Amino acid sequence: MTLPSNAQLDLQLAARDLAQAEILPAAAQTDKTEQYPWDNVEKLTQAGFMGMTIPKEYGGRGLSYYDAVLVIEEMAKVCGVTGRIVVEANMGAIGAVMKYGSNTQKELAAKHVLAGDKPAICITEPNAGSAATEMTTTATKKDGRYVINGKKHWITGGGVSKMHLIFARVMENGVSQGIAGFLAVRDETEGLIIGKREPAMGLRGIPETEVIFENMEVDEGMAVIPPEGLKRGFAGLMTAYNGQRIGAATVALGIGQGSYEVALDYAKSRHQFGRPIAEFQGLQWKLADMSIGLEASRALIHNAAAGAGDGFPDMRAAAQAKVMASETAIKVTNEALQIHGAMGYSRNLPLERMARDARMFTIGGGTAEILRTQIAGSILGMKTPQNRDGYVNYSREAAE
Ligand SMILES: CC(C)(COP(=O)(O)OP(=O)(O)OC[C@H]1O[C@@H](n2cnc3c(N)ncnc32)[C@H](O)[C@@H]1OP(=O)(O)O)[C@@H](O)C(=O)NCCC(=O)NCCSC(=O)CCS(=O)O
Ligand SMILES: Cc1cc2nc3c(=O)[nH]c(=O)nc-3n(C[C@H](O)[C@H](O)[C@H](O)COP(=O)(O)OP(=O)(O)OC[C@H]3O[C@@H](n4cnc5c(N)ncnc54)[C@H](O)[C@@H]3O)c2cc1C
Repeated sequence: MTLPSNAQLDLQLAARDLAQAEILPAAAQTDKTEQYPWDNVEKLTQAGFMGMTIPKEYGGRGLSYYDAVLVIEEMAKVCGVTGRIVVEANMGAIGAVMKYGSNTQKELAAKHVLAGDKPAICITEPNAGSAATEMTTTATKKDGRYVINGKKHWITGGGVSKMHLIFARVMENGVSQGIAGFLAVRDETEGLIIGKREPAMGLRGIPETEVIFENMEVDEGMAVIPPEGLKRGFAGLMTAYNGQRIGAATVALGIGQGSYEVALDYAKSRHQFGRPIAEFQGLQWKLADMSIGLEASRALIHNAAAGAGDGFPDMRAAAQAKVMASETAIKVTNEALQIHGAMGYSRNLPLERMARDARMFTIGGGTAEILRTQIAGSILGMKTPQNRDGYVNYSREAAE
């Protein structure tokens, strides 16, 4: 069991104070207006929670993923949207750039994130969701620049994020050389177009949009290619993405924990049949199960985060944590709503928002089904190709 140090407990307390005093009061309004919470971003920036994992030499605090998850849980307990902003300002794209990027790329990304930008990570396409390796966005080199064409959708922060890390297939003479990431700054890059916004079920304060690239040109120095090279580019970028998976798991945990704490209070204060509803065993067992799921999720997340050291969380550990935390959050938020009876169903209380917000985490960041397949491949030590001829090719190669 991973335990936080005293410095980490201080960090967690600082995050809790900010979340309770400043983020909580605006959470319902953020959901209602569906506006990006720029005020919260300002507060997070001042508190040093944007870019806290950026190394000190680039102006950040050089904190770890374990430090970051402690902060994310506190934010997500009161506002899932704010939790997600902290994830993307410390993991995912920024993690990949800080590990694999050039000096110029690191300086560029740090400048934006430390000033309050939450980068967008652009992987998913209309015809390549779970099958992300089937992406068709292309990057073709021309006169020292890459020309990028394609369309992504469900991009978190589309239209508010400045920095974009775009996964694209590098083409040479019409032949794919592998997948790389490309950095582009919105409003400074011609051909980077924000498309339509999805009317999402939850987490409504953060836009989910299409991002379209129409002959978008970036300098060749803006390509983020992991050290193993272009052919292993996707694997390297996804290794970095395991950081964001534990971040997403932590937002789910935080939303679940927040709803559980509200339900605990309510169970003690609401009376029926002349006694607090907390005295009914039917509700006691619900609360017990909720606490078990949350503690188990937290343990998996903390172990995955602490295991990252100076690198990234392990693929299996991150997937296990995300499956557990996302499925627990859906159960816990629904039970917390149930414990409130009709009041849980009212938009005057946060329970219905929390249930909507929790719903995304078995989908975004790799679905629970895909993550189970990755976990299975890892524990069995097997390739688990999902396309029809994948197993045929694999067994043929194994036989040769
Ligand atoms: C990986 C998949 C896209 C399946 O595709 P394939 O079957 O074509 O690919 P694989 O052979 O499984 O993978 C190729 C190569 O990459 C390595 N890999 C893949 N994933 C990881 C990982 N997480 N960590 C480390 N390495 C990874 C894999 O081992 C292969 O290497 P070898 O050749 O075996 O050595 C699919 O499984 C998948 O992950 N789909 C989900 C896509 C996804 O997560 N999208 C997220 C979009 S961003 C987002 O949703 C933000 C939301 S948020 O909450 O913030
Ligand atoms: C709120 C939200 C935010 C997001 N943010 C981003 C973002 O910032 N950047 C980004 O790039 N993407 C983002 N996404 C997209 C997300 O990564 C994809 O939705 C996800 O990877 C699944 O792809 P899909 O929606 O196309 O579903 P599909 O891949 O079409 O899957 C449909 C269903 O089939 C199942 N399925 C598919 N293949 C298999 C298989 N081999 N085995 C078993 N079941 C399978 C899936 O689990 C799912 O239940 C976001 C999504 C959401 C909901």
